[in-house]
Amino acid sequence: MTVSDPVVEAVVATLSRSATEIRQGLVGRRGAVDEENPSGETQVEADIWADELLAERLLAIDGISQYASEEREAIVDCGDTASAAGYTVAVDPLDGSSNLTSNNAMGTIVGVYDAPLPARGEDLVAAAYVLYGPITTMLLATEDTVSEYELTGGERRRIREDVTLPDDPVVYGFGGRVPDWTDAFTQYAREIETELKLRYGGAMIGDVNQVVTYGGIFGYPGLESRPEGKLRLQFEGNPIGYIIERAGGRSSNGEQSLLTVEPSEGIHERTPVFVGNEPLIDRLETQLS
Ligand SMILES: O=P(O)(O)OC[C@H]1O[C@](O)(COP(=O)(O)O)[C@@H](O)[C@@H]1O
Ligand SMILES: [Mg+2]
Ligand SMILES: [Mg+2]
Repeated sequence: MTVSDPVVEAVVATLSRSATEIRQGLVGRRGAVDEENPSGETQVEADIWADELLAERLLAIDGISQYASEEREAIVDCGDTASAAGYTVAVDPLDGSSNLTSNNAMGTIVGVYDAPLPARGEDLVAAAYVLYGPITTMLLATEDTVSEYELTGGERRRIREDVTLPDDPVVYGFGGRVPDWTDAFTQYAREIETELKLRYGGAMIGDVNQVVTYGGIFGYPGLESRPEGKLRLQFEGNPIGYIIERAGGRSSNGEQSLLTVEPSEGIHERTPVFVGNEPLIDRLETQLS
């Protein structure tokens, strides 16, 4: 089953093919390098390698005019003027790469925008994440539907169509140290802890896929020491918000849908991120307001 938009299809096919290679290429690339990414976080060898691999391949697609990534300071424009009006891609090459040390789950996130970067989530035309778990899966949201695939040998095989969040939420996962949470968020978390089961693995993609599978809420809140939170709007908040909203859930920065946030601080802007079942996000917004 291919995606009807040929440029989106090319991005999805490239991501599917590359995911198998990225997974295999993690061996021997788990060590930290003496560099920080533009968000000031330590990079591992695999972060840089996956970024270069995806940049080269995604920029080679006809109809992709810009590539941006968590691992590089500047947006890369495609030299091809014929593509200048095309879609743009924003990528988190390895989400949760600190989990490489402990050999735990990780992901890759790609958002395809129909606007120059940085863009609003509402400008997304598709978003996908790859989860490197015991097997490699991909969740793809387009304007039409959300589908889950298994990836193997560079091929993708659809295993679920029209994916939606289960109605009865089961799991929650919140990032940041508890003493650094605001009082309002702490009060919300205390309620949720009595209702749902904790699932937090330190890679947003792993934790979000728990929410997609079982229903619930994932959040990385604004902290007392860092009100803007940790996760990045273009590479993490927007694409995950888009996927969850397409799957019938809600996204929020604590006040409004992530997809309606106007980027104002460049490509590496951070934001609090909350995604999950609609009633849980509604309650969160009421609590934080
Ligand atoms: O270690 P913490 O503070 O719980 O942060 C974990 C969060 O940070 C991230 O690892 C940030 O993503 P990157 O690994 O892509 O920088 C998320 O995947 C995860 O949800
Ligand atoms: Mg990430
Ligand atoms: Mg990353």
